[in-house]
Amino acid sequence: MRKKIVAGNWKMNNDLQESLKLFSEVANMVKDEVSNDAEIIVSAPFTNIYALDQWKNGSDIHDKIKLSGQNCCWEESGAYTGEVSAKMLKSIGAEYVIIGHSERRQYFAETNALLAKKVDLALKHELIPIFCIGETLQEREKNIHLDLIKNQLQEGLFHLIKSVVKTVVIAYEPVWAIGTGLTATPEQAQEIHAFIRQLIVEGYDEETANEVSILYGGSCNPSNAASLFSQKDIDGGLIGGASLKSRDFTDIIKTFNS
Ligand SMILES: O=C(CO)COP(=O)(O)O
Repeated sequence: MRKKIVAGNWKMNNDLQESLKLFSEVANMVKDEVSNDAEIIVSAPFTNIYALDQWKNGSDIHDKIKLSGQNCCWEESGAYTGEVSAKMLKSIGAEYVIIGHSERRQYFAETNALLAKKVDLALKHELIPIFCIGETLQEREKNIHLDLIKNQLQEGLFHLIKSVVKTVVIAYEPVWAIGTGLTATPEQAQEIHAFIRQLIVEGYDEETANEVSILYGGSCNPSNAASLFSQKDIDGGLIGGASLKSRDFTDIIKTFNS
């Protein structure tokens, strides 16, 4: 059965001290207030993951919050100045890695073919990819968004065999909803999530499609999380801005209690 997941993507925010403060606040709130079994993930900047893992191991929250990278290199190692490998991430305590976020696709020209290589390396080093897909406003207006999403999945993810693809997390993040305050309505998001799940059925089978968690991302906050997460094919959220505030992030996690 697929997992319920709330993942915070801190993006390029929080230095070391700020990261430790926010993470410990979230951890304490989660410990005191969260009674559901949602998987909670914090995707922090590379530079801070090791310290967060150390803090976590010395606390009584241990496995309650998992750590994630925000990207990894498409190559195993070598002369790639400035890059960080999947193996390095794994060695400092990350259990997940975001791959193909729209900001990486936009600012770093990451293609589906490149992302497929990242997915393979992440899995090789036992990191669970959180594979991001989603359309821009122009693509939606031109009504090519379904084809685009299909392509993103077919070229970036569907080369995996059935037993592996079911371990991966997919995040649907419409680019027009990211950081804009323009959330997709629960119905709009559900429509695309159902479409994604159907593509998994077509590429693999129903059983596999039912194992894959599909998260929604894009201006998700404590007021809209419950209505989004109650949709049949929405298994949680990938949260940007609201994950930078411990109260908001915890309140989003708690929507799985209700
Ligand atoms: O990009 C996102 C998460 O990866 C979403 O960001 P916001 O929640 O700030 O819109």
